[in-house]
Amino acid sequence: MSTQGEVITCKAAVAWEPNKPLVIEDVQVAPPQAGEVRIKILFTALCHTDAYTWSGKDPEGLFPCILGHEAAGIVESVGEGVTEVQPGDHVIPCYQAECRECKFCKSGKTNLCGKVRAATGVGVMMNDRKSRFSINGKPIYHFMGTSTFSQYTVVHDVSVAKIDPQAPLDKVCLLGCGVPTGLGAVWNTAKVEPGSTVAVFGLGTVGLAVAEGAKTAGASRIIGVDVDNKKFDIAKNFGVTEFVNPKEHDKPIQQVLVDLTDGGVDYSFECIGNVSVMRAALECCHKGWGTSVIVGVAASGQEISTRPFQLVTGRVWKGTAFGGFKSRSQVPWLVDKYMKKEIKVDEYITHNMALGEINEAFHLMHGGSCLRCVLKVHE
Ligand SMILES: NC(=O)C1=CN([C@@H]2O[C@H](COP(=O)(O)OP(=O)(O)OC[C@H]3O[C@@H](n4cnc5c(N)ncnc54)[C@H](O)[C@@H]3O)[C@@H](O)[C@H]2O)C=CC1
Ligand SMILES: N[C@@H](CCC(=O)N[C@@H](CSC=O)C(=O)NCC(=O)O)C(=O)O
Ligand SMILES: [Zn+2]
Ligand SMILES: [Zn+2]
Repeated sequence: MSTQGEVITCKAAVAWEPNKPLVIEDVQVAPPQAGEVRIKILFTALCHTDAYTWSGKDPEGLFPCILGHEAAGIVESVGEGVTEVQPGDHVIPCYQAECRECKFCKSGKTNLCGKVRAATGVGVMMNDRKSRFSINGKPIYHFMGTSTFSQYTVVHDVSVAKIDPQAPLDKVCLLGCGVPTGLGAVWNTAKVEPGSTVAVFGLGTVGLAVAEGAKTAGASRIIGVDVDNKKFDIAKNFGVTEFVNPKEHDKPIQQVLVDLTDGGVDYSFECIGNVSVMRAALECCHKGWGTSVIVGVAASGQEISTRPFQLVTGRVWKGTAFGGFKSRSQVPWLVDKYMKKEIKVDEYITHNMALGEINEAFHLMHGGSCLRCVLKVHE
């Protein structure tokens, strides 16, 4: 039976307040309006950015909302004027849109898109500045333009990547955030060259994907830095060649790395979201050319600092969002690379659970043994 044009009532995990357990609720999902797509979400993973917003530290965090932004599903229906996807298409929702016509998209200098960002940042859809989610008439905010902790979601058409229907959705859901971010930080943002020395601060999914990207880029040394010694065994499988635990050194970690690498690394990546570590990551870079990329998301009120002399003497400080990948164009390409076994994805999935177990899944995520937990969204 077609649900096109109808309100769908389905299960979703609602964040009513910061830090309070998510509640599985019956949510009404309105049909897509012009330029919108309603997606049946089949699998969603959890990312630390969901936990960050849920914690109340995100200045853009609004409650009640439906979190989630790393997922895969099937188009259920489309609104007026949507031409690039149709019901039945397999898709990955993209929190970073790509409209191909705004100033950002046309610049060729960035993957950021300006078309819907103002609406997604305040939890609504662009058409009428309202939410498509409600519970008995009470609106529930969208999150990052994706809201994938729901059996159905509505997104802007510029935020949907159509992918190979043969790709396993329980795996390629990861290509909605963490893995592309790490790979792209190396390939697109830093543009690491063969023979480079690389330091990766934080060996979670994002840091491990940085290591994987650095290995494929031909880096000669990939130094993993983490406070958890268990991470080294895992990290070796992703290309990390050496491991340093800052807790085991008396000297500042930047000095340890400078001493290890004859003056500093060519590239460093901060994949934690800790502003002190961001400083260390910059300062462990080689004078004259070392480049440090900020990947981690730091809380509202946090600021970075260093002596300007660090930059005067040639170090470069950069940041990356979604690894610099243009979402609609390049997510399908990443899926194809996965299908050809050219990039890892399965290796990042340490746990599989159901949507109803989402609070336990977040609990696991905060322990050191979980990289990505994939939730099956429908029974
Ligand atoms: N810029 C972007 O587009 C994106 C940013 N992110 C952000 O990237 C960050 C990392 O994400 P995940 O890998 O999923 O996180 P994670 O929590 O799995 O990994 C962080 C790692 O850092 C280690 N760590 C914590 N404090 C440390 C310290 N002081 N020194 C060294 N290691 C330390 C932890 O032991 C852990 O292994 C988060 O802040 C997340 O919000 C995630 C996706 C996209
Ligand atoms: N609302 C947050 C923004 C946090 C942030 O920087 N998000 C990243 C993606 S993190 C994914 O897991 C990003 O791509 N930012 C660019 C953007 O357009 O949002 C805050 O204000 O801290
Ligand atoms: Zn994420
Ligand atoms: Zn755009």
